[in-house]
Amino acid sequence: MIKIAPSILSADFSNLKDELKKVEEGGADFIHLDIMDGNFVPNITFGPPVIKRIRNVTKLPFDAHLMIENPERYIDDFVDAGADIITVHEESTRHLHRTIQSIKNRGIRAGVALNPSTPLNNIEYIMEYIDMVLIMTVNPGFGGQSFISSMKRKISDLKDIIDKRKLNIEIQVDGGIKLDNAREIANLGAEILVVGSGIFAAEDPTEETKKFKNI
Ligand SMILES: O=C(CO)[C@@H](O)[C@H](O)COP(=O)(O)O
Ligand SMILES: [Co+2]
Repeated sequence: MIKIAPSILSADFSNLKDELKKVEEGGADFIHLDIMDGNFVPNITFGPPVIKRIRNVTKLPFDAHLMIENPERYIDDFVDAGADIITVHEESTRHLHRTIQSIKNRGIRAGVALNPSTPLNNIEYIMEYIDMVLIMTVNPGFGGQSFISSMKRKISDLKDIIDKRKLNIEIQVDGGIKLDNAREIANLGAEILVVGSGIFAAEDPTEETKKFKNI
């Protein structure tokens, strides 16, 4: 079954506890946390203190998507706050291998995210060290954008590479995923779908999460 990671970027921040409960009840597999620094991306969101607070209100694993420059500076803070997976952008650090090592050394899962224009080749030599690749299907920074259709080929190319090299890597896809394109994206090889506005802008996020789980 497809794994669903609701992104709280489109949730009601004044009522995060209830929002988390709603998607947990709907069968969500992760909570996707979009961390933005106003530098790597134009938007600013939240950081470790918020994560630490919401850690107690749900049992779901926290999937932290760091859209920040030089994320190596903050790995310990995000692990200490309760992140179970940390994904860093390939474009955000000069020392990707070292950054991955510092995530793995803390005993949690490491992912690498690629902006739409970043080729898969850029992660060729570090793939054996990571647990997940996040294919961005919008430009990072905002929820509610449209899926970039040329990313479909990128997802299936990544799936071929993983299969050919027999790597143990999950493919996560993030951006513009709605009920009407989710099945097609899953069929290309995506195993974890991040859904923000598709769940939290809906009237009933619990029911919407169930629908995504049943695509
Ligand atoms: O990382 C990001 C945006 O930078 C995403 O996680 C979005 O929050 C997904 O939102 P939708 O496109 O599903 O509304
Ligand atoms: Co994200």
